[in-house]
Amino acid sequence: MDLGDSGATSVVLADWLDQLLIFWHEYRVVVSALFLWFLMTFWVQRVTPQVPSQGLEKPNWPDRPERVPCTDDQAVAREVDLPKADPTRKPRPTAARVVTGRKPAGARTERRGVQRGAASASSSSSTTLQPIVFFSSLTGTTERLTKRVATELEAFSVSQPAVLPPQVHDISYVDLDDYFITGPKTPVAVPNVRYFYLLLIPSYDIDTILNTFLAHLDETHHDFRIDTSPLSTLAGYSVFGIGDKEGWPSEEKGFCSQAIEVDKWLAKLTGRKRAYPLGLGDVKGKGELERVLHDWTVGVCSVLAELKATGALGEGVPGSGDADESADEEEADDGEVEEVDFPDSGRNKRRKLAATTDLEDVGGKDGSLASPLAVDFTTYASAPSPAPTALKAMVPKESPTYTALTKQGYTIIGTHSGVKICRWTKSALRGRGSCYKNSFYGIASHLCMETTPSLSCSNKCVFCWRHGTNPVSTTWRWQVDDPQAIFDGAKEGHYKKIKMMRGVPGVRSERFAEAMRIRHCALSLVGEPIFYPRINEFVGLLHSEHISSFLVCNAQHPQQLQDLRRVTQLYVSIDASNKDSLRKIDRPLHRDFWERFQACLDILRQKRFVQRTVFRLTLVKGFNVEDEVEGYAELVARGLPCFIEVKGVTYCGTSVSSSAGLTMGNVPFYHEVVAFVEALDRALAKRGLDYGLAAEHAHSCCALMASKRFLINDKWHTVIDYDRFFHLLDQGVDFTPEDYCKATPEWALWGNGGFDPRDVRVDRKGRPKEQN
Ligand SMILES: Cc1cc2nc3c(=O)[nH]c(=O)nc-3n(C[C@H](O)[C@H](O)[C@H](O)COP(=O)(O)O)c2cc1C
Ligand code: SF4
Repeated sequence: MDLGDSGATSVVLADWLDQLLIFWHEYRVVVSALFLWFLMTFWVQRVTPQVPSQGLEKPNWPDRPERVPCTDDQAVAREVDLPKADPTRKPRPTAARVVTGRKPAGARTERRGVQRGAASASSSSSTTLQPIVFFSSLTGTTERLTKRVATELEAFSVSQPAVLPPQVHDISYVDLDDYFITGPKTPVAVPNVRYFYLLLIPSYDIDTILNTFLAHLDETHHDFRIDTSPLSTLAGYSVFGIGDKEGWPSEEKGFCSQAIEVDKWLAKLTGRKRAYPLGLGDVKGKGELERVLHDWTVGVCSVLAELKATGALGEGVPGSGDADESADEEEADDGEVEEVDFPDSGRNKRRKLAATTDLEDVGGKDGSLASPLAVDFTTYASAPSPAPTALKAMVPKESPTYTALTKQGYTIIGTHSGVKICRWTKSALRGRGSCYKNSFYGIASHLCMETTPSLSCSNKCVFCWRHGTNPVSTTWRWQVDDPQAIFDGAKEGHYKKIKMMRGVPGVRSERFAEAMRIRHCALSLVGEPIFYPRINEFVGLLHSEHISSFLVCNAQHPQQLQDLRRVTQLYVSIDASNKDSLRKIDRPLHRDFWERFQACLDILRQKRFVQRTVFRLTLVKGFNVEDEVEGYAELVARGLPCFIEVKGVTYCGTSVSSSAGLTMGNVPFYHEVVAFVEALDRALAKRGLDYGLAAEHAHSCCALMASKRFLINDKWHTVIDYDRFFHLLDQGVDFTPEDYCKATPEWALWGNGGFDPRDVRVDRKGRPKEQN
């Protein structure tokens, strides 16, 4: 049959359909599955957000808002935002560095550059310069010359409205703290004013107020609580010295020696802001003195004009010094030894280091010295060790550590102990207030000796006083000094320093007499007192002379803590509430530091009915405060201490703290400490723990919480009855902390500030200051 063209097409079509049908029957399962897979993939693509290509990848965190410059108010608001309610918040990063400690010379040079830049940036037409002229005069010459300088500066200020007329102060009458710690303290903040110090200094090789002034500068520079360049806020400074070339013909022979010293200290304290070179004038120079002084004043005025114009001590300004010169000066500072026997920071006491044996080398890295036998500190009591043949001194006299510590005012006793009088002892001697121990426990600071039988420690806390100089170790690997020798040496060193206060203006004779009998010993200076293998004997010696013992340990040596016999008050430093935080802040050497820490809390818990136990919390903003209240409450629940001392950290401004990221921004204000203790109080109450806010010492940013065991007849009893303590101890009977406590004085109770009314806070004119 002929189907023609159309017929053929139909047949072909029918054939295709046939084949398609056969194909479908054979593969319909596979085809359906593929179709379904395609549909699913399409749907998934529609509901899932697009993943960008690698190069354009966005971070996972939410978009940050545009950065806006932070105003002062906002910064303050951020700082006072303590403690936070949100427990999920991460510890915030440390605040921007506002002050720094010692740096390697290179870094310092760089910083100066930055400061100059910053200063330039801050210069504005609204800024004014306030010159302040300080002088000292015994026979009137310097006072007369100061008047001339003031008159010239006054005339200059008329032609330069941005420079204010000078203020003039006699160093003998000002409170040095008001001007030479962090720049002038003004009753109200004066915006847009920068201060410029001019100092006219005669020289005397006898004991005068200038010795006290120099000692103050020296102390400020070495005070661990203060930044090493606290006067860097000044716009600049310059010194003019007045001396007598007839009697003291050259600088080597003492001509203008004290002005030279003042100039050096100010260079350090201001961070090298010598704006015009040191001027030196000879009283016997027949008219020369006035001319030299006039030239110096004119030079200073030109610097003031330059400062006003540029806001900075420019490189080209005479006297500003180039980087090389300043670096040399810093190196000299680092390399030289200054013996700083308070109050005389003697002028001729610098000497080059005879040897530079590093403590780390003691033990014979090179094999020349017999290796000391390392005693595992955690086991020394139970594991008798073979007698070592040649154990070395922990702090040998010729070591840089020894130098650094004596420079900081320590007296080193024997080979591993130290004693130092603290600023509160000096303050108490002058009737200007004691430290918090007086308010909380009845210890007047002038009766207290601060010492340590071990300058070594097993932590490297970011806020440590030790300026990063002391040896650190987990084992005692040095010779062990006799406890009696340490005790005698500590008393001798302490009394010597007290005697040096004899000539200091304002020292009260009755307190000076009282201070010649030590009543208390704080074993908390630096280092770890229970590191000393014969600590029990040492404490026994203290008690034998009825000297109370406060011992602070770093919660890293449970065995030694367990073995420790009774002390008057036993402290454990609680520097963080969790493992991570503790690692960051204490930087412990022990790998099992957290387990050790917890074991120490358990030991403290066991001892709480035998002796007074204390948790000492040091608050470091940005490290261990935010979000940690609940954690601290847990630790309290574990250790059940009799007392909880909460203290704001004091900034020591060292390279150690700086390298750990610690700055002044990490120091909490007192109201922040108060907010913290109130939050801790609530957290403890929530857990049914019977504690309360007992006392405070606002002065030193310190608050005391106490177990209600010491709330007797509705009155806090945080003070120690020392006579009773020694009576019970001498009788050899068992007793509890409640057996030797006394009522806390009204003025020390929580809410009353804590300043002892028997002391007086005075201003520079000796008038009582408002008390808080
Ligand atoms: C006891 C005494 C000690 C002195 N010692 C020094 C000295 O060590 N170096 C120096 O350059 N001048 C020394 N002088 C000189 C004074 O510094 C000089 O007379 C100065 O002008 C005194 O200043 P004033 O009158 O403001 O007190 C001394 C003077 C006296 C009376
Ligand atoms: S425990 Fe004390 S001595 Fe040791 S590093 Fe810390 S603050 Fe310094």
